[in-house]
Amino acid sequence: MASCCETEAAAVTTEAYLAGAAVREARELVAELCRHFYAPGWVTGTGGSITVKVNDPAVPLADRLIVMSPSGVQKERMVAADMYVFSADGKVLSEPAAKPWPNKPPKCTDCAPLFMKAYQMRGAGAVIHSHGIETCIASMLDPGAKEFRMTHMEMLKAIKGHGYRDELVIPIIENTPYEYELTDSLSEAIAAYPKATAVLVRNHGIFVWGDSWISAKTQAESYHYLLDAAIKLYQLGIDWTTPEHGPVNRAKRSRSILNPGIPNECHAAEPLKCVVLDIEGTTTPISFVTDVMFPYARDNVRKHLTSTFYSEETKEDIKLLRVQIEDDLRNGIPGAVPVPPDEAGKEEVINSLVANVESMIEADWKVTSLKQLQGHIWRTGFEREEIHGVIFEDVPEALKNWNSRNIKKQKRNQELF
Ligand SMILES: CSC[C@@H](O)[C@@H](O)C(=O)COP(=O)(O)O
Ligand SMILES: [Zn+2]
Repeated sequence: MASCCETEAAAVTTEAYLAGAAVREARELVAELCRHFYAPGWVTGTGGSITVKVNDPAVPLADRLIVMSPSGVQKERMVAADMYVFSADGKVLSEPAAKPWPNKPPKCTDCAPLFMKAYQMRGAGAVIHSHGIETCIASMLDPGAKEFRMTHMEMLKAIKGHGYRDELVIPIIENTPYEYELTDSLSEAIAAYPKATAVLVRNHGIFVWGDSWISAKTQAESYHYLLDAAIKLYQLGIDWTTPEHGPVNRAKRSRSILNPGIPNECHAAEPLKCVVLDIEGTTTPISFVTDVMFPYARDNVRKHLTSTFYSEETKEDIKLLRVQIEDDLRNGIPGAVPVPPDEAGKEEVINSLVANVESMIEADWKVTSLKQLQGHIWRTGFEREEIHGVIFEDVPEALKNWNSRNIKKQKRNQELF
């Protein structure tokens, strides 16, 4: 014998049930909401979409039929007969008749797979997808933000599970060319934010769900109000993310608007003209200098001096070192030892230079003569591929971005490039 629920689930798929009052009312409701949401711009230009579950208290919510608006239509002209009806597991049970030209052949909303996620993952009773301009712009205020946050607003109380002092967090997902391509990121956001009843789609709009059409509509109205408020507060320079609603942090604003994608806190209020880069964090990790480069220079002083002793470059390096060492000797710097004259022979000169350089490195002696010699040793190391830099993955993209905006780059202490 079939259980009560099996009987009801079977009943909701019969022709009689599809033609019954509960389904008809749900169709009429979606048409009415489409008309209603046209005026504030939530479903204009064929954008936006609405779905509700059939309201039949005799059927558990999870088994109730689903009504959805059609695709690419004049939403304010919708009537009950234009709607699609689905089973609870997403099978089409009823579709509208074709209309004459210039109407397009009927098609269910492209949002169907997204709506199904809210039904299946959240037990929703209705979902509203709005293209309200405030939902779109609020998602663009900080192009890098993965969440929209707001607190201390009376209208927060209209959002399920929120009070005046609570922090509202709406996840933001990135838009895609096709609606169905949002399915995975939307379900990831739904799973990652169990308290959320909405997801913003950047540069696009918002999906809002509730356990009934009234809850979805009430919350959708509140979200539009709060997002509109955020845009206006942004323009006024007021921070909506803190209880005090004080002046917005200048760096925060300039990051989002002027310099998207530039990491850290180095954001000017004016558009950037020049960026100063250091090798640490650009072509090597910070630890590379101490872990690799300094040991390489120390271990290769003798080899470098021996192999390049008679080159003009090294003669110049030795001349500078001699001046520094004489100075150090005069000042009694520990570790400084006299360098014999060239006549003493290459080996003697190199022995004493190596001893001096080792003690300078040991003492982290920041003098030009040492830095110059180290630079030449490192250059040889890179040329011989005995040491290798690391280009961080965000560097090429950042350089391209700065190039395209004519922003000059400068290596620390070096020339513009
Ligand atoms: C203006 S086109 C918008 C669509 O691509 C989509 O994002 C949308 O909101 C409505 O899709 P639809 O298939 O018409 O219900
Ligand atoms: Zn849309």
